Amino acid sequence: MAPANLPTIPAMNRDKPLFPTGLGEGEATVIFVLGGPGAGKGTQCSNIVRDYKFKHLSAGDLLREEQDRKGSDFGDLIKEYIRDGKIVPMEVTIQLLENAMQATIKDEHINKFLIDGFPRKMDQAIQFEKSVCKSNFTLFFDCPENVMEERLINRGKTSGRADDNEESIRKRFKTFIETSMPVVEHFEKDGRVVKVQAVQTPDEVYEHVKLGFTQRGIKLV
Ligand SMILES: Nc1ncnc2c1ncn2[C@@H]1O[C@H](COP(=O)(O)OP(=O)(O)OP(=O)(O)O)[C@@H](O)[C@H]1O
Ligand SMILES: O=c1ccn([C@@H]2O[C@H](COP(=O)(O)O)[C@@H](O)[C@H]2O)c(=O)[nH]1
Repeated sequence: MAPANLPTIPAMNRDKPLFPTGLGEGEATVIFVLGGPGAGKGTQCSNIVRDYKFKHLSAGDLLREEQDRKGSDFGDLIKEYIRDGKIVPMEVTIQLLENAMQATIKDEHINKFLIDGFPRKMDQAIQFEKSVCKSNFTLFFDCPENVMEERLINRGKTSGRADDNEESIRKRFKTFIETSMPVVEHFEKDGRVVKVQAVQTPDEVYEHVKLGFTQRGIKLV
C-alpha cells in the first residue's frame, strides 16, 4: 500500500497536460525508453544524447538522487523500494520528472526528452500522459533474461548500486515481467513502440535505434 505523506502533484489537478506535444509543433517531445534491467537503456541513451541532442532523464537516477538528498521526506521509502525492485509510488516519480523537465527547458533550453526506465507501471503511464506530456513513442529494448543477468552481475562489480546483486536482480526481473511489460503492450496497441533487439554489441544495437528514429521522423542534429 502507498504511504500517506506523498507530495501533492500539481499535475494531478490539471485537466490538460503541462506540455501539449507533437513532433516539431509542441512544447516538448518525449520518448519513453523501456526494457528489462540491464537491457542497455542507459548505454543507448548516451548515444542518442550525443547525436540527437535530447536531454536524458533517468527515472532511476532521479530517484537515487532524491534518496540521497539531505532532508528528503522520501529517502527511506525510495531505498526500500529500489532494494526490493518495486515501483516507487507514482506521485514521487512524476513530480521528480516534471521538476527536471521544467528545469531543463528553463536552464538548458532543451525541450526534447528521453525518459529512461519510465513508465514502469500502468498508473504512471496514464497519469504522466494525462497531466505532463503525451509521449511520441516508446523505445523498447528487447533482451533475454540470461543476457541481462550476466550484464548486471558484471556491472555490479563496479557500479556500487544496491540492487545489482542476485537477489535484487531476481526481484527486478519479476517486476519487469508482471508490471512493466503491460505498459509496453499498452503502447504497442497504439502503434507507439519502436522495438529494438538488444543482444548484439552496443554499436550494432545503436544502428537499429537510428533506423527506428529515422522511421519516426527524428533527425540527427
Ligand atoms: N549491447 C551490449 N552488449 C554488452 N554489454 C552491454 C550492452 N549494452 C550495455 N551493456 C553493459 O551492460 C550493463 C547494463 O547496461 P545499462 O546500464 O545501459 O542498462 P540499463 O538497461 O540502463 O540498466 P538498468 O535498467 O538496470 O539501469 C552495463 O555494464 C553496460 O556497459
Ligand atoms: O519509474 C520508476 C523507475 C525506477 N524505479 C525504481 O528504481 C529502480 C532502479 O531503476 P533503473 O532504471 O534500473 O535505474 C527500479 O528497480 C525501481 O525500484 C521506480 O520505482 N520507478
